[in-house]
Amino acid sequence: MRVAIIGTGYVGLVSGACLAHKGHIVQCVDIDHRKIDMINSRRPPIHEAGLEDVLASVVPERLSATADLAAAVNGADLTMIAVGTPFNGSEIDLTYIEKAAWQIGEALATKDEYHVVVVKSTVVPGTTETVVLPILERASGKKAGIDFGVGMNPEFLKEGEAIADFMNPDRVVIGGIDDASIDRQAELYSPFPGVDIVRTTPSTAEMVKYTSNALLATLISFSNEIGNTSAALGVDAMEVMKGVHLDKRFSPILPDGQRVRPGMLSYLAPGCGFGGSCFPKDVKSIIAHGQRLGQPMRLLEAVASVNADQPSQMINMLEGRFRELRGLKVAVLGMAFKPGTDDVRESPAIAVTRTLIDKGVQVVGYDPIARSAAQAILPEVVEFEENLAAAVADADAILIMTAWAELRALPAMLADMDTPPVLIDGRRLIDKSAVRDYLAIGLPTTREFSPVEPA
Ligand SMILES: NC(=O)c1ccc[n+]([C@@H]2O[C@H](COP(=O)([O-])OP(=O)(O)OC[C@H]3O[C@@H](n4cnc5c(N)ncnc54)[C@H](O)[C@@H]3O)[C@@H](O)[C@H]2O)c1
Ligand SMILES: O=c1ccn([C@@H]2O[C@H](COP(=O)(O)OP(=O)(O)O[C@H]3O[C@H](CO)[C@@H](O)[C@H](O)[C@H]3O)[C@@H](O)[C@H]2O)c(=O)[nH]1
Repeated sequence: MRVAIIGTGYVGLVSGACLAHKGHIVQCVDIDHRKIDMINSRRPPIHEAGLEDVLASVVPERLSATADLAAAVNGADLTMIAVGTPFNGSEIDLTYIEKAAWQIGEALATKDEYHVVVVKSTVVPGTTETVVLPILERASGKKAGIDFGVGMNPEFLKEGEAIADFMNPDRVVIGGIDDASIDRQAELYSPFPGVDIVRTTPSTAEMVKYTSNALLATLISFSNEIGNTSAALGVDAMEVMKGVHLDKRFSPILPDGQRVRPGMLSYLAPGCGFGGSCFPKDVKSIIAHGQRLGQPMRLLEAVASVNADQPSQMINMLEGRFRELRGLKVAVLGMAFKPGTDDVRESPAIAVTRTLIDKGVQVVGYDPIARSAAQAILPEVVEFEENLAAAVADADAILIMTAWAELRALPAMLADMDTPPVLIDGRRLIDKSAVRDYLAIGLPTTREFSPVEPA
């Protein structure tokens, strides 16, 4: 199938690259010429595992990038909208969606063949049918359901694992205004055999996406609140959650006797809060939408509020340890909102770094991938080191803000130091018995345990 994708961010580019890899002919459209040039020269504009290899296998034969939206739509059977949908402080901001829809509609005005326009961006329920569809009709002078189809196909990929998630989806949700709109999307996913496909209405598809993100965000805030309370009670929340997680409803046992994801506390481990471009804005957007409908979402309001406070747990632990923060040297390890990405949007590390600077701390930042993205938004007073050893040298305290695997080397590194800094783990990445001076989210500050002697 010939596909045009409007917006080549995390979702648009990964979808385009993977669909091209599956055999479709894809044109990626963006207004950002830097991205277009990079894609056409097979260089990924974002850090995402496997993306460079996929681009190398499809550009230019099956994937190309362009700024010419009308030409891309005219040459395609299906157009996907994958532009940003930020939260503007009071509601979802549909400016980019509306603009893209208008441009697509104008292109459809001169197109003879039947075409399907699919919203892939995350939009509040009702948007596809009550905002996008009327714009397409007005701009094209044509009728939805007759001259063209309209669909909604939410994306569930996770940054850092985006290619793997897109290639092996847990499910594909296809909403459409009619059978023709759904059938064409189903054809798009025909090279993904065996995947569960949910055929539904656009509004249901939109709500599946919000419900999925809201549930995951709720699990995290729930675990973080349990973590804070457990620590205050004097028990380790990780042990609490392991005990809870062994319930077969959370980690089922397969017919071969193996547990699904044995030992994985997926979305049930305490930490320093969720960030990224999705959970924070999607939770706020659906709360605002609920309010508009006269349906307050009190549980999600609490989820957002617990999350807003959670990074301050890292500061509290530091303050509990040092009488005065001013003049301390603190290594903040991890700037990305999660490992595997260079994305620092809404990263708890950024909030914590800003607070530390306000309190007069000398911050040394470190991130294996997101250094320049963090540098671009943090004040110049933050010094960044290129390697982990340099970042922690002479520090009074270390804060783990992102669960980068390479930080697992810290216990060995600290064991070699004469006066190692206190390690404060915001992601429960390090074994609590591997470091003598160790504090962590969900772990009591004064506790009985058997520390290992430094080597
Ligand atoms: N990032 C994720 O992991 C993820 C996962 C699932 C769903 N989503 C949703 O997908 C949507 C896109 O997210 P993203 O992270 O890929 O966004 P992004 O900000 O990384 O990319 C959006 C792109 O759209 C381009 N753009 C804006 N208006 C345009 C126009 N009129 N024509 C052409 N290009 C235009 C921008 O230049 C930008 O490159 C959002 O609704 C988001 O909530 C994101
Ligand atoms: O147990 C956990 C798991 C995650 N997080 C944090 O939650 C945030 C989001 O993590 P993750 O879900 O791994 O990454 P995203 O790329 O934001 O993906 C989420 O948001 C996407 C955009 O909507 C959806 O497509 C995905 O399904 C959904 O997982 C990050 O800050 C993580 O550190 C925790 O604090 N604890």
